[in-house]
Formats: sequence, C-alpha cells, structure tokens
Amino acid sequence: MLLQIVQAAGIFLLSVSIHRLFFATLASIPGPKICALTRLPLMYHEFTGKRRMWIHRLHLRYGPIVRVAPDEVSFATREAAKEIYTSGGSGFDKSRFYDLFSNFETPNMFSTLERGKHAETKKRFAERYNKVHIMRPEVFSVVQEHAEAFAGKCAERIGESVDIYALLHCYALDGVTGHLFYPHGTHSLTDAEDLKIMKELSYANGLTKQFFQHYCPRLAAIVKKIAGLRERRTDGLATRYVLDTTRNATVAPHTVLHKLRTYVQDEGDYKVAASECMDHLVAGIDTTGDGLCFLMYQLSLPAYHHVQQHLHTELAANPATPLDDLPYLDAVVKEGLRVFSPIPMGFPRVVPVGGKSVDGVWLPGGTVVSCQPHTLHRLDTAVFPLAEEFRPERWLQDDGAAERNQLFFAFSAGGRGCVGKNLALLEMKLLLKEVYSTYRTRVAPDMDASMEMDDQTISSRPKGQKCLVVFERVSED
Ligand code: HEM
Repeated sequence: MLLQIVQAAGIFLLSVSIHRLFFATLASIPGPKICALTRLPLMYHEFTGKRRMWIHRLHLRYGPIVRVAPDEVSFATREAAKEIYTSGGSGFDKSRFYDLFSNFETPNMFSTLERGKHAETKKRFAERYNKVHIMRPEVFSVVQEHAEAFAGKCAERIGESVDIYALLHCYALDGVTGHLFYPHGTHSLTDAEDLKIMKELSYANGLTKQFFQHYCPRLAAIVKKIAGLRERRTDGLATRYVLDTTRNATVAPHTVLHKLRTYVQDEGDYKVAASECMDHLVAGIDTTGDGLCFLMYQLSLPAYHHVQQHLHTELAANPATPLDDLPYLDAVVKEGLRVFSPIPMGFPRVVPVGGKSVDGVWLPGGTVVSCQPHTLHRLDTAVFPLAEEFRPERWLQDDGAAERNQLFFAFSAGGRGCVGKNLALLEMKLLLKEVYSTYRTRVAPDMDASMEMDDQTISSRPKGQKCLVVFERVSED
C-alpha cells in the first residue's frame, strides 16, 4: 500500500514537473530550469535578503525577461514597467505580499491589493502630497526647520566623527511626522525620547519573520499567539505614538491627519487613520534616511570630492534659487536614487484573470510579475553607460534624457507609485543644500562599518547601520 502511495506521488510529481518545464504557458521564458520546477530558490533568496541581487544576476545571464519561479516572472524593460504599473489606470493589482503592510489589523492604501479600492483610499488624502501642497510655506518650513537642526548637529561637531546613519534617520522621521501630525511631529534630532522611536524603527530586523508571515500566514498567527510574540516592527513606542496622536492630538489644518479625519465617521474609525499614518511614517523614514545616507557616504569618498565641489559651487552661487532650478543638485539626487535605490527590489503585481501580454509575452492570469529598480537602472547600458558608476553628469546630457527618465524607477510609476515622492525630494534637496552650501564631508578615519546595501523586506539599508563622516567648513580652507 505504502509503495503504491509513493509510486502515485512520484508519478504526480513527475507529470507536474514535465508540465512546468515543457508545456506550461511560461515554459518558453528563459531562466534556470530549477525555477520552472519550484519556488524554493526564490524563497531561499528572499529569506536571506538576496532576492534582488540574485534576480539581477539572472537578468544579466538570461536577458530582460526571466522566469524566477513556476508562476513568477521578472521583467527589466520600460515597456514591461509601463504595462505592469500603469496600464488601464494604474496597472495590475498587487500580490498578497502586501498583506504584510496592514497595521492594527486595519488595511491602508499601501496594503490594498485591488486598484479600484486603492484609488478610493488615495482620493482621501493624495492632495496633501502634491507638489503645490508640499511647497506651501507652512509645509516647506517644517522640513526646512529639520534640515537646519541637522546642520546644527554638524556644526556642533566640526572635525569630529559623526554617525550620519542615525542623524539622517532622525531627520527623515521628524520630516514625515511633521507632515503627518504638525505640531505633534517628532524632534528626534534634539529630543531624547523621540530618538528612541527612531532607534526602534531603524535598527529592527524583521526580514525572516515577515517572509515567514507572508508564506505561512496561518502558522505565523498561531506561533505569534502561542509564543506571545509581539515584536512586529510596528509594535512598541512608534505604535503608541501613532495611535495616541491619531486619536487625541489637535493637528494643524495642513497636515495629512487633518485631511484623513474629515473622512472619519465615528470613534472606531481612528484606526483607519492610524493604519494609514503608521504606514506613511514607516514608508518615509528608511527610504529617505537610507537614500541620503548612501548618497552622502558616496560624496564623502575621496574619488567624489569633485562632485561635492561642483555641488558647493552651484549652491553658493544660487542661494535664493528654488531647489528645482538647481540642475546639478537635481542630478546628484537622481543619480543617488538610481545607484542606491532605497527600495531596489521588485514590486510584485498579479496578471489579471484571463491573462495579459507583457512586453510581447503572453502570461496567464494569476502570474506574479515585477520590475526591480536595481536592474532597470543598470541593464540597458546604451541608456546607462558605465551603469555601476556614480556619475551625476549623465542626467545633465540632453541626449538620451527621455530614455533615462523612462527607466528611472526609484519611486515606481503610475497611480501606485510613491505618494511621498515630492516630500522625499524636498527633504533630500533641502538637506543637501544645508550641508553642502557650508560644509565638506569626508569619510571618517574610524569608519569601519560596511556600506554594502543590505536588503530588508521592502527596502535596503547600509549593512553596518553606521556611517561615520567628518564635517569641515568649506570657508576654513
Ligand atoms: C527617497 C525616498 C523614497 C523612495 C525611494 C520611495 C519609493 C517608493 C516606492 C518604490 C513605492 C512603491 C512600492 C511598491 O509598489 O511596492 C512607494 C510607495 C509609497 N511611498 Fe514612498 N518612497 C520614498 C519616500 C517616501 C516618503 C517620504 C513617504 C511619506 C509619506 C512615502 C510614502 C509612500 C507610500 C504611502 C507609498 C504607497 C503608495 C500607494 O500605495 O499608492 N514614501 N515609495
């Protein structure tokens, strides 16, 4: 009897394998044979934080379209990015991966899978993130105040070794919470209690746990219950801060929370606003903090002092010029986000029922598809020559500008792209202006931490979580 069961299982597995390898619709898509048979290689690289680089290497080997699992395909062309993320009014629905990003057992815009529902949610507050709103004096001045606080920290410690990883995460936290909750935003750059919130969020390790929850949600729920595991990234000080503020604080009319509250019908609904605000807080801290950290470290390396010099010259010559009219500053920020995309891995979407063609390849409904910024920013070397090199000047050339911009994917694209993009760019540009108008930065002699990109579930941070640089006044030469 046992032998018969084993034989039947063997025949079943063999036929599934033959189907996946030779007859499935995805069978003709290039990729390692093992990926056509099983999801295990992909899962292994996800659990170990190596998905992005593994997929990138597969693209280098197999080309711009690669089958990375029996039902999952990675693309690296602008045509695919357009189809997946923008077609038919914001592209395909999200995969169940995004279930991970609900807070307080309550969904939010980012965790909403279906695009119609997403659009409904977005309508509630998207205006708070548009360019006109972000540039309003009462909004702009909050970010300006935090950029000055950051520069103040540097001024206190001229010539000393300063950990900008920590300071930049404080800056990003203060910026996003100011936008959400003013005047109840954090001041972690100067307030020891708020600093604890930054530390709780920015030094957490949740990768394995989150992928476990993604692949085995029921088991994860049981384990959590039994073991009383309460270590999710959004538990603790930050959770308490967001819940208390969302429920009780009187906030300024220009804030995100104020706008959200106009939709809150009854007392229980504060969790809807809290889930949304928690997501924005988390989305706004590591992305901007790490993006700036990678960029400032790069500028501080001896080989890039000329970039700092060029930046300083532009900033010093144009102190009153609007930030968006400073082309070199813009090029430095864009090149930083190209090479060190804070969210460098793919954003998974699901092919709708009935199937769709993506970049000329027919895919059955339910296939998971994605593009990752890391590869879109590198694979086509006609668009990005010497793609691994940090060269802001590439963004100043007219030749090829349209192609470069079409492949620039750091904020994703379409209606489900980054809603915080304008805030993030303002934060980045204001901070660089504050710093490089006055200071020069060098990698500190005692900097011993790794700056390798270390992928988390949805973003990437410097591996050593420490970045020591020395600030010097430019005029002191
Ligand atoms: C340099 C900084 C930033 C980068 C590179 C970045 C990048 C991205 C990307 C790639 C996505 C889409 C991810 C996906 O589809 O899986 C996204 C979505 C999002 N980002 Fe950002 N982000 C940054 C800063 C911010 C900031 C400061 C906020 C503050 C509110 C923010 C809030 C959001 C939200 C709420 C979403 C979800 C949008 C939606 O579901 O429609 N981001 N971001």
